[in-house]
Amino acid sequence: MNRGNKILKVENIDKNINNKQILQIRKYSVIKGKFNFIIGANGSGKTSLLNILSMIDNDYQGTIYYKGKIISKKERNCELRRRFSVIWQEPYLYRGNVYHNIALPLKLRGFNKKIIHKKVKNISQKIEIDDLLEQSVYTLSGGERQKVSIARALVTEPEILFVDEATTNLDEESINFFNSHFADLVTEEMTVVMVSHDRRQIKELADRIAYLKKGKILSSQAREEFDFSQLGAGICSSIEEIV
Ligand SMILES: Nc1ncnc2c1ncn2[C@@H]1O[C@H](COP(=O)(O)OP(=O)(O)OP(=O)(O)O)[C@@H](O)[C@H]1O
Repeated sequence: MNRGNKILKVENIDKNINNKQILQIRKYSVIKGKFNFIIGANGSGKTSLLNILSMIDNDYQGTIYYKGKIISKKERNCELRRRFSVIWQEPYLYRGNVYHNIALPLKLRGFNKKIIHKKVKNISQKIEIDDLLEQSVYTLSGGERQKVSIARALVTEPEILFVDEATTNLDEESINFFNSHFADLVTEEMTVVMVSHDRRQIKELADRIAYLKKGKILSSQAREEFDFSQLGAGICSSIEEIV
């Protein structure tokens, strides 16, 4: 692995909340163009790490490097954060219809109407929600809401896509759809950082797997090094049971 492959690197991260240590990470790197999975039991610190990597949280000790350059915690890093998208377990949507929600990040980035229309159509066809574009977000099912938030995260073709257990609330058919289509939905240049408890998703998509326990990275391995036989099948309530 050469240095240029590390799109994000963290060093000596310490995060405490109310005198409780949430994270203590000496070193962790996100590899460019790969599916970087973060696994671990409930409460092991996966979401906290994702928040720091995606620069949503800057209240920590330690250093983050983006392509080898230190990221300042004092600045808002708006320009850099515009290159990132995050998909949360609980989707939040803006008032209005589905089209408006998917188009919004493109409008904020200054794309013209014609290009916005093309990009929204394209991503909603891929995610199979093109028949919902005119529908108000208040009338969507939970699974449909999550699909809209996935489309909105992907429509900007982010450099890094952060995914925090995005498929947990989807039905079996939708989970299968995403597990089999996710690799096609992201572009080759896109880097994915994915928190997941879904063993099939890990097996099908992961290029790298970092295992977090009580706020510490116990291992960070390439797919070829990881022993998948430990994972079994299905969705695990606690990865601790199986790793
Ligand atoms: N605002 C907060 N105040 C107090 N404790 C917090 C806060 N946010 C997170 N924690 C604690 O930090 C630890 C790590 O939480 P985090 O959400 O990062 O874990 P996780 O691995 O993502 O868990 P899960 O799999 O259940 O989503 C947990 O013990 C949690 O209770």
